[in-house]
Amino acid sequence: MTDTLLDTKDLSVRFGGHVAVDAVTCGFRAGELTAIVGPNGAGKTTYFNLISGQIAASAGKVRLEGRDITRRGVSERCRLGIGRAFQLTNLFPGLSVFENLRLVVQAKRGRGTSLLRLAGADREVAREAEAILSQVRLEPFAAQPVSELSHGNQRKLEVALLIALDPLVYMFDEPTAGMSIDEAPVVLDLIAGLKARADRTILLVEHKMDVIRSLADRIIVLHNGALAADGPPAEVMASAVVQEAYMGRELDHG
Ligand SMILES: Nc1ncnc2c1ncn2[C@@H]1O[C@H](COP(=O)(O)OP(=O)(O)OP(=O)(O)O)[C@@H](O)[C@H]1O
Repeated sequence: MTDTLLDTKDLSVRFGGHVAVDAVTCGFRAGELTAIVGPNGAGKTTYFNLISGQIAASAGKVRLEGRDITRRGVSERCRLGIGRAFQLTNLFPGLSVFENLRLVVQAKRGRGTSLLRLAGADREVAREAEAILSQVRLEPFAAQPVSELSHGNQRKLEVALLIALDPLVYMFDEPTAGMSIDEAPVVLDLIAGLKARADRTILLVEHKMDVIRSLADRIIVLHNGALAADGPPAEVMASAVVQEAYMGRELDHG
């Protein structure tokens, strides 16, 4: 398929005797948002870690636009276009929201992340950072050190940083977890906007059914590390494998 941006082929990882991801073969197309679901311990986070390069595969391949990136490290995969939502540990906690965002915009533009450059009047970079801040409704917190942000605003900043990076593959891990009811729509609208661009692929690990329903074009189900179902949301949710895997308990129908 020509518009497949990312694919995994027989991708597996074993921890001791335990196979956490078991020969997962799956392709992800541009313009498609795929929700990855499965019971606790099914291997969703581990599959993400294998794609982003946080952990090394025991077997199989990860390919980006057909190119084998299985042996590349996290930062190289990131440079090539694999974008996983940042975690606070990747940021400069003492720097402000705006400065962190500006560093990512600068890095993306290939101007390095030298702090000295922050002193320079790079208006274009600043303007782009401002525009992204406004998209995620974080302007009021622009000057706040990242370490002082509320949980909901930290999550919004993670999305903002990913948008600044603008990867080919956007990877979100429960992007609205812990957000208040009025904060979540901002993030969901942004993700919907990314999808509408149709030139990126989006992977979403998510437990909330309402989020999956509103955003996903496709659901893949992992169960005991293996791909147990793959298809349009309505079809997959109604399938016997999902009903059995969840036994009506683990998906959040809220
Ligand atoms: N570094 C590791 N060392 C050993 N076992 C691990 C490691 N990482 C994950 N596992 C195991 O692999 C399995 C899959 O875990 P993973 O976190 O990927 O599941 P998950 O589907 O993301 O679960 P959850 O919904 O609870 O986040 C689990 O049995 C877990 O204990």
